[in-house]
Amino acid sequence: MARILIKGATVLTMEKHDAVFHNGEVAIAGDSIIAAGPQGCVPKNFIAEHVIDGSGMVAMPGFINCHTHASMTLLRSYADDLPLMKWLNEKIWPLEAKLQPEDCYWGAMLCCLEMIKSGTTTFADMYFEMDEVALAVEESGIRACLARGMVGAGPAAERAIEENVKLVKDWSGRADGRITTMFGPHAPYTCPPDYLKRVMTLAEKYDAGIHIHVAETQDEIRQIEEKYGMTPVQLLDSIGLFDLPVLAAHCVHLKQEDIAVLAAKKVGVAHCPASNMKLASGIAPVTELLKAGAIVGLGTDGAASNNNLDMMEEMRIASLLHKIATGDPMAMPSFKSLQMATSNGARVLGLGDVGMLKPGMKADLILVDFQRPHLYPQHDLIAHLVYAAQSADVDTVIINGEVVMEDRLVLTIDEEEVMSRAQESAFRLAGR
Ligand SMILES: CSC[C@H]1O[C@@H](n2cnc3c(O)ncnc32)[C@H](O)[C@@H]1O
Ligand SMILES: [Zn+2]
Repeated sequence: MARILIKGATVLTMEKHDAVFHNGEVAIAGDSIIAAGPQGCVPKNFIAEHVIDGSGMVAMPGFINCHTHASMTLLRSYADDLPLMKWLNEKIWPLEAKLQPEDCYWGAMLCCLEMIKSGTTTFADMYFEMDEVALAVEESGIRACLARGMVGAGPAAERAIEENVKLVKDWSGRADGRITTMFGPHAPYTCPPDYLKRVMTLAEKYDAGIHIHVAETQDEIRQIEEKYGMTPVQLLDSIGLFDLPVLAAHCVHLKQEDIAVLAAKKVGVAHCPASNMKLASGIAPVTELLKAGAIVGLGTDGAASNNNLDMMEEMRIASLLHKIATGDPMAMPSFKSLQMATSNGARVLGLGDVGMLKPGMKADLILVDFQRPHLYPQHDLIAHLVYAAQSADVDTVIINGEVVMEDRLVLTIDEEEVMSRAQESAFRLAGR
C-alpha cells in the first residue's frame, strides 16, 4: 500500500470557503486520504514511503469534468463555427459513422492525457466503443463514469442498448474502483419516450444513473414542443426519468417550472459554458438553478465543440459569463465556480468519495504551482485559481492514491505515441 506525505503545501480542502491551510499537509495510504489540513494534522506515527515537497504549491481536489465525449478529441477543429444541429447532422455524425474501435481508443487516450495534464481527475463520458474508452481509463489511471451513448431510432437503437448493458456489467467497479457506469440515452429529440422508458427499466435493474443531453438549444425546445406539447424537462419528468439518478448535460433553455423540477428531483446538471457559447446555444440559467437548490457541476463537452478539455478555463468562463448574463459581478464568485468544478461535480456524478480533501475520501488531488509571475502577488488564492491560473500550472496529479503526473511528466501514458496515433486516426477519418 503506497503511503504518500505532501508537506509544506497550501491545502485547500473545498469543505468550505475558509478551509485553506498554509504550510499544511496531506497524508495518503493506499487509495485514500488519511489526513488533510493544517501542519500537525497527520498522525505522528504515519510513515511515508514517498514524501512530496509541496512548498509553493496549492494542494486541492482534482477537477471533475461532468460531461464530455472523450474520443471526440479526434474531431477537434474538424468542424467549427456552426450551430449544434447543422454541426451534428452535416459534419459530426457522418464522420462518426466511420469510427473504428481503434480510433476511439486513441481519441480517448488523447483525452485522458489532456485531462491529466490540466488537473482533471474524474470525467463523465457518453460515446460509442466504450470498451475502448474504458481501456484508456484503466491504463491512464484517471477516474471516469462511462455511458454508452444511445440514439433511440434506426437500426443501431437495439445494439446500443445491448452495448450499454454490457458496459455496465463488464466495467462497473473495474480499474481498482475508478470506473463507474451509467446509461446514456443521447437526448429527448433522438430518444422517443418508449425507448427512454426501456432505458429507465434497465437503469433501475442495474442500479445505474442516466446521462442525457437536455434542453440544449432552441431547436430542441421547438421540436419537443411540436411533438409532445411540453418542454424537454416536462417531457422527461412526465415519464418519471427524474425519479432515477440523472446527469443532465447543458439545461440551457429552461422555464421557471423546469428549474423547480430539476431542483426538487435532485437532478445533477452539467453546465458546459464554453460549448454553449461556441455553438451559440445560449446561456444556462445557472445562478437561478443554484438559487433554487439544484446541483450543478461543470463540463467541457467534447473537444470538437469546446475545443479543449481545460477545466480551469471552464471555471473562468463560467464566472465571467454569469456576471455578464446577469449584469451582476457578484453573481458567480470564484468559490462557486471552484465548487462546481470539484465538490459539486462529485455530487452531480453521484460520487460520494471524491471532490474534497477529507479523511476517508479517495486520494484524487492535484498540486498547482503558484511560483509563477501571473500568480503574484497572492491576495486570494481562490480568485487566482479561477481568474489567473493556467492549466499548465498543474504540477502533480494523484488519482486513487497513485501519482500519475509528477513535475508535469505523465507517468502512465506515452505522450508522443498517443499524439501521433490520434493524428493518424483523425486524418484517416477525415479522408486526408
Ligand atoms: C450517442 S453518443 C454521443 C453523441 O453526442 C454527440 N454530441 C457531442 N456534443 C454534443 C452536444 O453538445 N449536443 C448533442 N450531442 C452532442 C456526439 O457527436 C455523439 O454522436
Ligand atoms: Zn455532449
